[in-house]
Amino acid sequence: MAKVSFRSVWKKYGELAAVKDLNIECADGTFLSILGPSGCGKSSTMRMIAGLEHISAGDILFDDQRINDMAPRDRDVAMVFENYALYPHKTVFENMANPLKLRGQSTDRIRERVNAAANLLEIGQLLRRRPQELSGGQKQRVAIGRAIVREPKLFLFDEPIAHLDAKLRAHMRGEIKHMQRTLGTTMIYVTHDQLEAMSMADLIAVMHDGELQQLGTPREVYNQPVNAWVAGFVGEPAMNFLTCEVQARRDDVLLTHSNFALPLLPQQVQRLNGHAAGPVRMGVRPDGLSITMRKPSEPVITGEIFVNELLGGDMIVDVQLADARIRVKTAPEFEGVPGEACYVTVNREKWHAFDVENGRAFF
Ligand SMILES: Nc1ncnc2c1ncn2[C@@H]1O[C@H](COP(=O)(O)OP(=O)(O)OP(=O)(O)O)[C@@H](O)[C@H]1O
Repeated sequence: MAKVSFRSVWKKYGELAAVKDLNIECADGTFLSILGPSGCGKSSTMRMIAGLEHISAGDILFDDQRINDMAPRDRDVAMVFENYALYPHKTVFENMANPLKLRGQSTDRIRERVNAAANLLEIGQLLRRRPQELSGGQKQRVAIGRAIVREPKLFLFDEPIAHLDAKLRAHMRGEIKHMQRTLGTTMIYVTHDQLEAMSMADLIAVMHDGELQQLGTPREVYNQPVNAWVAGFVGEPAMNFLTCEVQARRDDVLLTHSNFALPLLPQQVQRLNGHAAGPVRMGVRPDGLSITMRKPSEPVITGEIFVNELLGGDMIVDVQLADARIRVKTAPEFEGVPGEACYVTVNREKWHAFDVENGRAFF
């Protein structure tokens, strides 16, 4: 098990900087997810940790020991990729036993380790099969089993379940998390799927365009995004954004839009930090809004229902405003229908304001 540190790490391919000045401290036993869209530098980061890619500048440390120049086989990391990379002619048992065999371990020890991993992953009954006799989820479990038997310092998982169907993905998320908790091994898990990162990780590193945007717990990244980009990338359905104006009026500071003028809370006024007037980008998640068909007494946004989407236990209502559309999460019993006038209230504890120029969050 290892603590992993990135100190001002860069990866350059010629002129292109794929990873820029990356700084992360990942404590021993942590499940760290590196989250970001395609091309943000996730795999380059992973490959530098594994030693498959040269580190252009900066240092990576395991337990405070610099590993930049250490050979990949000496790093004691086990990788699992999206394409399982199993040997087709070997049985499940032989596939899982292979890393231990290469290290010259005894037959008894190999059997003991493979059986323990197979029990943990519930694939004991598959040990005699060959990969072509397995489903996608089973193959991925074997690939994970092969990583577990090595008892490595660190797991590196690169989009391991991206190709599985939605139901199996949800199942495997739980299995992988359980496995990591049980073993207590540090895990670095790359994904472009925010739901995977949110549901599994202790710590999420959100990357965009080679740069670390935010490092935080799933709660922090969801509730206190540091900028509009992170706010928009994390959360499903996505955050609503509206360009508003900050205006001082008598004792209040208002956030105004063609559809509403709502007072900010005192602590939010403070967070505006002198930005007492002018445009801001307001952001609020669909679960920070409520919708009614009867006009409530509190300040509201008026609009018209555009479309309703029933998602099992929730309903998502798209509301058309004069010059924008917002999404509201409500109960499935909501009875409004498209074309009807509706009223939306904002939970002001849950809204955010971002700088229109650089996207940084005021609150
Ligand atoms: N060997 C390479 N040579 C040149 N450019 C590369 C190389 N590998 C990656 N890149 C570029 O570096 C950037 C980051 O790529 P990387 O594969 O790390 O991103 P990623 O977030 O893992 O993307 P994906 O999810 O699509 O795999 C991209 O612009 C990519 O085109």
